[in-house]
Amino acid sequence: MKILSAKQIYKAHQATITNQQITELDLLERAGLQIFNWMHMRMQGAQVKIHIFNGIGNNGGVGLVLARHLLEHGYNVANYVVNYSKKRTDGFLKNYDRVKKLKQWPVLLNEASEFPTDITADDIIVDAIFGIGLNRGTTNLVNNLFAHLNAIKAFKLAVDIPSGLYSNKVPNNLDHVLRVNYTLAFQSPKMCFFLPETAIFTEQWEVLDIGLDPEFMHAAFGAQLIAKPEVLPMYRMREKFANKFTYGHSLLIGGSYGKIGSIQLASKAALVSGCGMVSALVPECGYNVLQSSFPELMVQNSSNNKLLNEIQPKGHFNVIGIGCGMGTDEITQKAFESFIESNTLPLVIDADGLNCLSRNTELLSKLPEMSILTPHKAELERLIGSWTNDFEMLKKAKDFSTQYDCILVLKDAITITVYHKEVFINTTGNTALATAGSGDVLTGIITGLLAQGYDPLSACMFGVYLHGKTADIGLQDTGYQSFIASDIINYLPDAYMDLFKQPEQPTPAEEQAE
Ligand SMILES: NC(=O)C1=CN([C@@H]2O[C@H](COP(=O)(O)OP(=O)(O)OC[C@H]3O[C@@H](n4cnc5c(N)ncnc54)[C@H](OP(=O)(O)O)[C@@H]3O)[C@@H](O)[C@H]2O)[C@H](O)CC1
Ligand SMILES: [K+]
Repeated sequence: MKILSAKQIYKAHQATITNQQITELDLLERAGLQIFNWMHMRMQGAQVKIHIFNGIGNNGGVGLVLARHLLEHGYNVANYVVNYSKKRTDGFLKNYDRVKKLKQWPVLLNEASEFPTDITADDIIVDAIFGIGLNRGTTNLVNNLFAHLNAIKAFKLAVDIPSGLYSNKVPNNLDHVLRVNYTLAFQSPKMCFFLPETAIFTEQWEVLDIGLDPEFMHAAFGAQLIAKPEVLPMYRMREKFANKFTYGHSLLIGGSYGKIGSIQLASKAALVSGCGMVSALVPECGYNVLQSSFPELMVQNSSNNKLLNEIQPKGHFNVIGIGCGMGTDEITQKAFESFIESNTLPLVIDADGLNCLSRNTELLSKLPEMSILTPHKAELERLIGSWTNDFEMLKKAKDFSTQYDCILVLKDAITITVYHKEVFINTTGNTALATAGSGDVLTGIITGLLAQGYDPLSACMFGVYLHGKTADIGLQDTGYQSFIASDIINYLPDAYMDLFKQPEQPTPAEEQAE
């Protein structure tokens, strides 16, 4: 699924109107009807009070279509018009007239109006105040209304986008945004749903198909959501006549005194991801630990007991994952630098590997093409410098990826992979993954996939997807709190199996009951 900008969505409306020979009013009707159907299916006529706040643009127009259908079906509706501008769209005006014909006059809210005080926690608030047309800071009327509604615990449903958010930038004042429980977005989710500063304004979102021109949607360039349909074609079948050499040899380099566990996690994840053979290069203190606790692993060590003082792996490997638990001691920094100078193998660089790169940015141009860098927020900032908002962060990440021809896997609650101008947003995972060692496991999975022959971008998208899926599956057994990094590895087989699970079909008895 693609994420388009407001500008692209307006063009999609035009293409749809032209190619399907319909009017803008027809499109608003489709949008409002979709929301009505969504609510009607869930509410089945329940007399819960629904307070609909409509702006004076087309977002408000959709809200009024919804209000009309709800009223016609006997729902308990309170309808308001938030009069934030003298300029009204045709889509608003025509739908305003149609509602008035039902003898249901919406309440007009102006600067001087009292806001409704009869909204309870059991009611529903529909937010059709602003859509993607917001183009400047909101006025007092709107800000006060947002504050009033934010303080009420009713279930809030946003039409297309929570009012006060822009699809492609962060509002100057985040107090001037409505916080909603659910957003029903038309045709395309908005980028602001995925970036940490703005994602918090909607707990959940869903896309409603309003039949926008398929050719336009197909041709439009935008960030992509990565879910099962996107990763399934990436999956590489195992060959019948395969041996361990068929699926590559990964080398994980890192660890330091007290942090050998990071390499244990990363190398085990590489093996469980399906890699044929896995080796580790660690300081001497890690040798016995790894050899005795992980029999499938081959281990080499540097001469220093506590730190990697030289990085000169011996053997034939396909891919190297480097940095987990490595530390940034001067001695390790030097070893890392000379390793990068001489290395020609594909790289996955994480944690202290990234910190070593940030300390000597000249190394960046010496990385093999399409090297994979997996920073969390703080590591990213050390690499690309600070940013003032998430959209700027994304732009800087794209520029960085283009300049150094590397793939950035931006680890956060929602992990985003960036390659040049392309952006891929993962859809799996949950807060259970916010646990020590989670990043080490991801490095191992991506390294293991790369060694098996996945191309670098697929290795990132597929690896991030699987990593997240383990938490979605494991959660049912462990809960959020007790899911740990080793569980990501434990549930990796289930994440693979889940790729081929068909949605459950109703039994004949269930079908009859329907
Ligand atoms: N057009 C279609 O075919 C469809 C539209 N859909 C829905 O429509 C909205 C987008 O509607 P739009 O009218 O473009 O914009 P809004 O309703 O979000 O905003 C209305 C106008 O308000 C003005 N504006 C912007 N910012 C402010 C502000 N801070 N204070 C006051 N007024 C503001 C602006 O007009 P100006 O000319 O004054 O700049 C806006 O145009 C979309 O989100 C959908 O819900 C459906 O998708 C169906 C098809
Ligand atoms: K809205």
